[in-house]
Amino acid sequence: MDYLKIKKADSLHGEIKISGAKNASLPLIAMSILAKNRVSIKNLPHVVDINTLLKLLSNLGAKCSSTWTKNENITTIDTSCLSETKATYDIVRTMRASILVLGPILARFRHCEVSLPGGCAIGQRPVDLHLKALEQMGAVINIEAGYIHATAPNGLKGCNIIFDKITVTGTANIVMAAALADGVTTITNAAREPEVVQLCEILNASGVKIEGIATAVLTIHGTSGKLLNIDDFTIIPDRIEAGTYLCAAAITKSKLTLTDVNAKHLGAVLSKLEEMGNKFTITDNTITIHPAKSLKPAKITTQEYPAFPTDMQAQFLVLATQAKGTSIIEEKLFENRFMHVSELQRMGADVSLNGNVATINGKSKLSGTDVMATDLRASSALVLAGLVAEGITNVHRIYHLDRGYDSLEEKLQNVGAEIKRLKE
Ligand SMILES: CC(=O)N[C@H]1[C@@H](OP(=O)(O)OP(=O)(O)OC[C@H]2O[C@@H](n3ccc(=O)[nH]c3=O)[C@H](O)[C@@H]2O)O[C@H](CO)[C@@H](O)[C@@H]1O
Ligand SMILES: C=C(OP(=O)(O)O)C(=O)O
Repeated sequence: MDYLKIKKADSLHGEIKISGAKNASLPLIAMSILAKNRVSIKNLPHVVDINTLLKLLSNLGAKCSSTWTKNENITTIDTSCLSETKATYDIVRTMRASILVLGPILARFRHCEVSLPGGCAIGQRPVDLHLKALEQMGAVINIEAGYIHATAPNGLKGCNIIFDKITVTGTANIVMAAALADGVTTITNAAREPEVVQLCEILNASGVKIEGIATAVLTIHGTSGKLLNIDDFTIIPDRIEAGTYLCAAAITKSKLTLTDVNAKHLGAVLSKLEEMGNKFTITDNTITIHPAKSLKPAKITTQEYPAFPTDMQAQFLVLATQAKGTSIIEEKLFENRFMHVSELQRMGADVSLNGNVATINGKSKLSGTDVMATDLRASSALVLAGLVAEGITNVHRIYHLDRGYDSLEEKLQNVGAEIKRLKE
């Protein structure tokens, strides 16, 4: 198993190129199931979750091929030969987002089996809202032996869906199912994350009329089973990766420039970093951070986009340990997303937890030690802690990190960090 060895960084300098967004790529790869042509995708991030979903599609019979060069990567997916409709446990258990194939397979083949993804380190994460919406569209769903068995013998029918809660992959799944359904589907309380917006825009450009894109009410005009012609497209920049490197700059008091980034997707993150005393120079595709001399504390509540993202909570919690004063972070989306706290306490952070609220008293002197990553963003938070902790920090179980960060250690090394991947 690999681990990361990190030495306290004096200061970082230079540029970091932001990769394509994992959370945009996953639904867009699943979307290829709706295509009649070979789909060509640029800028997929080179991360394990993408390989996992491509493997899942290959197991179903799709032909996937990727070319990765230093400056460009292109993946093509041909689902014309898809023969299987079962997403098995061995793959789904490694990545919850595999549930994203349910909507498109059911819409195209009228039956589908997907292993129930189950919970994960950050919480229970049920998929009841996905299933309820598909049932409203006419699917018959049974859960047997850990699998979702879904059939729609007469095809899916457009209807009015009101999500009880905003769900990102739930919205993506139902948008894809509705794309091939008979008639019009309206989704109320839809997710508005930029990753969902990109999915809707591409479907809209491929002959599925979608109204209300980027709003909480989406109206999708289905094609009655007609497969789509999907043009080449490029994945949007990863706003969470970008936010993580902005935290790396802020915590080490370094001026860094991010390239290939979209600041418009980072509104709440930039605004909290500004409140903490950092400043920015922004262009169409770059963000330069001018770090605070002394970080101020913050009050943060995680919520659905456009509010502050839960996927940035762990990184800001580490930043808060270096602010002068008391910060409060409330986690509203996932009941168990504070697993990094106990590891940070071992490094010397003064954090107390009360239910879903963390109180962080800064500024703490952190000391490097061996720490264990428990989920994807907890992993990058521990890397950030390692950049400011005295001595050496070894972050173990980085298979979590590899799910979603493209070349993290190489990107940090390029701006002067001393970070190495080693074998246990
Ligand atoms: C691959 C991907 O894009 N992952 C993101 C997606 O996860 P994901 O799409 O799994 O998260 P959701 O938006 O669905 O979850 C939001 C909340 O709704 C609950 N819920 C969801 C579905 C459901 O059927 N029933 C239910 O109760 C969840 O437990 C959670 O409390 O959005 C999360 C919230 O921004 C992010 O942290 C993840 O990085
Ligand atoms: C929680 C995340 O991903 P997933 O939904 O794939 O677990 C994440 O990207 O932070």
